[in-house]
Amino acid sequence: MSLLPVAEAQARLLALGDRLAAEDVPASACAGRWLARDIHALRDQPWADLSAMDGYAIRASEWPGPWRVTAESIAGGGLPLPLAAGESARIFTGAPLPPGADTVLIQEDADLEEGLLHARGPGLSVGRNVRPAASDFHKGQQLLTAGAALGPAQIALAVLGGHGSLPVGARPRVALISTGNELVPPGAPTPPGRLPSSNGPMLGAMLGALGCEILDIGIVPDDLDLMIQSLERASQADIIVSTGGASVGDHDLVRPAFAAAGGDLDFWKIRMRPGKPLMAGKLRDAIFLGLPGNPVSAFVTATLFLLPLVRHMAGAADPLPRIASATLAAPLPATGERDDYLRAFRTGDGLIAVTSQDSAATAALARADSLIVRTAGSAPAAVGDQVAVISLHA
Ligand SMILES: Nc1nc2c(c(=O)[nH]1)N[C@H]1C(S)=C(S)[C@@H](COP(=O)(O)OP(=O)(O)OC[C@H]3O[C@@H](n4cnc5c(N)ncnc54)[C@H](O)[C@@H]3O)O[C@H]1N2
Ligand code: MOO
Repeated sequence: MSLLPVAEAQARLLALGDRLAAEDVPASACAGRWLARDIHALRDQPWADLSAMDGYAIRASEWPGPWRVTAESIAGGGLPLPLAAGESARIFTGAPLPPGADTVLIQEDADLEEGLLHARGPGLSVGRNVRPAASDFHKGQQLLTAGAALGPAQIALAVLGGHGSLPVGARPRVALISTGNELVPPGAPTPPGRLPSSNGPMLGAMLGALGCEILDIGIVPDDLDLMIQSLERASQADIIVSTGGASVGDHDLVRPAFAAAGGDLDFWKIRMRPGKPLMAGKLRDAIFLGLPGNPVSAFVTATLFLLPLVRHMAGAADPLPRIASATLAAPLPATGERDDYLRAFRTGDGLIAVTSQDSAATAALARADSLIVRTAGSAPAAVGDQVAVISLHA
């Protein structure tokens, strides 16, 4: 089987997963979710011409006054009565201008003498210190598009637009299976030959950050029947993720178990390093993703495949990791026949790849905050060169 290019494998994986149903969620709880529908403004913002400063509402053409101060406008009050010629209104930030006023004189530039207001300094242009009605957005205007990622700014916009809750995509439920006779649960004793299973907690943390509910199947030994049973149990989730047993060894049982459970394999083996043995398919309604067991390989493939699948199913229009450009602060060797995803960290001078690029090197992984993406067959790169990079801190 030839190795599948990463982009093609990502497209095929996303094509397996349908968007989940929308649910209405209070706006304040929508951070990290994706809009299921376009949303439109239910009101004008600002609702009227509002003062941007504390001062006096005037007609700019009457500069420099004097004006009689005949009214007061405060935020939360209604629209004041209109100003007649020679009149001004005391006004505060966020308060509506009285009809007739067109400009706000800030109080630092004003003198009040015997009830008469005088302006100091050069005249003000019409509209100074005023936020016109609907200048931010108008009622009916589309504010956000289906598939948009919701963060604090988008939530603020939606709430100002009049929405108390938002339609967002439900998040997939993910079943996690860690395979391997050598694995023990986190914190358990590790006699010779045994090691703690770190992939489950690692993936749990990655998925937890996206708010996914986890169905933890736990550690499954390298036994075909047990593996089949575990896959069947896991198939009640939206996504099944296994780690380990994905390669070609005699004890790599994930593929045969998946087939025996009735799974339909879509692809296996990707042109990437680390992560070559990645596989994906469908088991009944669940999407199955078999990640390699090496912790770094599992991390990188989860970043490039699992998390995008989750985002896609949860409604993201743009589910793939964002690839940016950055300067190298240390040279890189040529790449081989697979695309390299090099663990690296940022410095003030640019990116430096961690020393050990071994797919089992977790100490090096834990120092990384970026993945440098180098396509297969790339020439060596020098300090100062631009490289493609994925940030690991979203
Ligand atoms: N002859 C070949 N051998 C291998 C190939 C190949 O193409 N031909 N591919 C290599 C690559 S690339 C990778 S990656 C690994 C991945 O293989 P598996 O997915 O079958 O992983 P395992 O063999 O089960 O485990 C690999 C390694 O990771 C440790 N591990 C597994 N699960 C966990 C866990 N939950 N927590 C922590 N560590 C875990 C495991 O003990 C092994 O050391 O195959 C190469 N071989
Ligand atoms: O692809 Mo493996 O993940 O290189 O070690």
